[in-house]
Amino acid sequence: MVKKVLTIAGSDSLSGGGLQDDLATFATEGLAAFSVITGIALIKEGEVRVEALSSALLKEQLASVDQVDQFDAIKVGMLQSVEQVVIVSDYLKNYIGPVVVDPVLSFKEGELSLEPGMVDAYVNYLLPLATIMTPNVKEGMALLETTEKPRSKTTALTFAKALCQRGRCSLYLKVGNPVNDEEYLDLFFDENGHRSAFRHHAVTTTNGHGSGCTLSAALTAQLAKGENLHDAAMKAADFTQKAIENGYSLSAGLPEGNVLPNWPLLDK
Ligand SMILES: Nc1ncnc2c1ncn2[C@@H]1O[C@H](COP(=O)(O)OP(=O)(O)O)[C@@H](O)[C@H]1O
Ligand SMILES: Cc1ncc(COP(=O)(O)OP(=O)(O)O)c(N)n1
Repeated sequence: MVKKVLTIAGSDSLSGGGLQDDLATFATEGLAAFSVITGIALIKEGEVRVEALSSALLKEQLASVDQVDQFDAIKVGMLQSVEQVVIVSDYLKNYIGPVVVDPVLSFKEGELSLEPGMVDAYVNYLLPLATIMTPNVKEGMALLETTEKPRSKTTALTFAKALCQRGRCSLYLKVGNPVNDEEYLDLFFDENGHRSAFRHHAVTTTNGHGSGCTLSAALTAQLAKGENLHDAAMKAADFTQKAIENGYSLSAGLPEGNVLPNWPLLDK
């Protein structure tokens, strides 16, 4: 039986994240993929501009995908306004199944201008409906409304615990490399207080755009296939690592390129 997954996300024409990355990851994992577009990210010369889709169009797309019997998992990516957070949360209230929320509050390519009230909307409406959220540290700091960055493994653990409590869901925190430059650290906390640390050797690359979206999409794919949360997170981390190792340049004129979510199909 074919498994079906939905991403509710923005479009990035340059495929450095967004629904392009999600759909590529889902297809690579052998899933039938569906999408609801929240907005369009326009990235040029280190600047990010996002044009949000209207609430009416967002609702119409959600009504359209409602014709599909049952999704095996849903991923939520970039949302652009409090209203979008509320609309998507209302849709998810009627969904029974795993929900992965990637709180896209910043891009590597540049800062996003966020509507006031976005953090409260995530905390009060969306995150409590999530099975797991997948922020990076910057996004975690925004959600915790703190300017203090965790700089050691111990402070990262305290930070992750606070984030998990604030979101009332499990957590996959992309910590980065606070301890040394050779290693990337991610922390996994489930709602029952079980926790794991995933460490990967740091890949030296300038082609890393899309790593966060690939990670959360791969996690969504694993959950759709019925994997438990911990093993889904571990497999998603391995999948992303390979996508980073197979990253590619967009053009000689552009200093940074993308990860390749469809790396397992390279030799096909
Ligand atoms: N240079 C790298 N080498 C190895 N792993 C990396 C590297 N960059 C990111 N990762 C891993 O990729 C995943 C996505 O992380 P990150 O790039 O921090 O997300 P985001 O794009 O949301 O900021 C995490 O599992 C992180 O540990
Ligand atoms: C539409 C859209 N959403 C999210 C992103 C950022 O994705 P991410 O994987 O977090 O990318 P990097 O920050 O690693 O570049 C995007 N580019 N577009």
